[in-house]
Amino acid sequence: MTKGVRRDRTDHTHPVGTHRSPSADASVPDAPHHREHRKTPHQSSAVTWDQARAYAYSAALPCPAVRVALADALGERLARPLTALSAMPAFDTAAMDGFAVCGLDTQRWTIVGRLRADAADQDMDLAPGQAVEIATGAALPRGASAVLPYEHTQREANSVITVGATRRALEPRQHIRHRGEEYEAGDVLLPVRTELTAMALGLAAAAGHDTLEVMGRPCVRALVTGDELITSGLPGRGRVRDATGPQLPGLVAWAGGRLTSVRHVSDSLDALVGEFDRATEELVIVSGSSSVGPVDHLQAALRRLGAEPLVTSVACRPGHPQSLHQLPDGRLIAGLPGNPLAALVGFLTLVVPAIQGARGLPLPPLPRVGNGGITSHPTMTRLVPVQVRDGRAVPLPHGGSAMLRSVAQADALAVMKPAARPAEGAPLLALPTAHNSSS
Ligand SMILES: Nc1nc2c(c(=O)[nH]1)N[C@H]1C(S)=C(S)[C@@H](COP(=O)(O)OP(=O)(O)OC[C@H]3O[C@@H](n4cnc5c(N)ncnc54)[C@H](O)[C@@H]3O)O[C@H]1N2
Ligand code: MOO
Repeated sequence: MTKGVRRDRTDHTHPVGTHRSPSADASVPDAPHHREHRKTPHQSSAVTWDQARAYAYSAALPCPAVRVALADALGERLARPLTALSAMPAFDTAAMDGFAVCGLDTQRWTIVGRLRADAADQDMDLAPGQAVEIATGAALPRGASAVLPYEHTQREANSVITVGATRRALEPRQHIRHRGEEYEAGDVLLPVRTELTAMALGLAAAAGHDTLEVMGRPCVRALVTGDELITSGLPGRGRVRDATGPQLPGLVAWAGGRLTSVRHVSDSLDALVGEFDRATEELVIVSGSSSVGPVDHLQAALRRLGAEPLVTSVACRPGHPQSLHQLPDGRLIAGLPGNPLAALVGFLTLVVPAIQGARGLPLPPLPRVGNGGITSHPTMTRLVPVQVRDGRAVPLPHGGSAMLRSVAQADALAVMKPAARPAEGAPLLALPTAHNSSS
């Protein structure tokens, strides 16, 4: 039995309106709720690529919302609508440096004082014919009719007079920003789930927020197995450079998870079970050990933990030995094949949807472009690194399951359903390229 807090789904404050409905998305087949899904008898057979994706999405436990300081909120998503805590502006204020004047039936006012923007405690009344020198942003004195910018005025002893065009065109309330002209306290400024950009954080601060409630992200632990793996130096016989570990920080961050650690685990059942026992994360990724070789201990470890198989094989190429299991406390274990491109396919098929589901975000549909020569397999979904040229997906060479050369230059993976015809085009699965965001 793994350690970790058993979490009841009903205990989770999921953001308003974020209930997941994968079937609402045309690209995803109906996925059973994970409890119903427990009954589905596909433990020993491959599920389709679409099913695997949908099962991972619906099996993930929703993460509770968290409250964070504004400084930590960049890139997070609002767990509830952003409402203004104060009106903007919070008081009538000067929009120009100059003079606030009382009465517009004259062109000369007596200067009776000066107001700076930080003058909080000056409570002033202007009488007709009076003016106060005022800074942009300062609270307007009572009785002010308009603000005259310095450029349109001239000072004469202790008076100010208008000059130039302003002389003829004095408008009531000119150059005054009215209290609440942008928004009132309680107004909704941004809807739930909005991604907090730099501008959104500025807005939140202006509206009076110090902290924000944002949608939670699942914690992810990665276990990289394979005694042949080395983490530095040249590969050689019996020594293979780990090519999956270095991808995981970027992949998990792009997918919206929080990677707690990437641990290299020796090929032993006890070592693997020990790692699972120490894990408290919502999602554990295991790379390698997915097959049936003498040192592939993942299946035995999962059995020992009492984990329930949700997906044990996916009818896709590459990446068919990927798997998804659920621990008794609801946490997920995703098994990625050892071959690096197959591992990436497993990540995109199972881990990205699980993270989206845990965050309460929809599973994005796959945009479709023209097929620039990608072939399909009769019974398996093919995932093919492609570049998009002139609106068509063109397959890259070196797309074998152990190869990263093409995917490192690819725009996307084309998802070719079994026996898909070229005329149907190519649905594209996003990769974490420089100009791409997962959600
Ligand atoms: N009898 C069968 N054998 C295999 C099957 C099968 O269905 N029946 N499937 C093959 C496929 S497809 C794959 S993929 C692999 C998956 O095997 P494992 O997940 O157990 O992975 P390993 O055996 O440890 O490694 C396979 C291959 O990948 C290299 N590798 C592993 N991890 C990494 C890494 N982090 N970075 C770079 N390369 C890695 C490893 O050295 C092996 O060359 O099983 C097939 N066999
Ligand atoms: O997962 Mo394997 O081919 O599909 O490398």
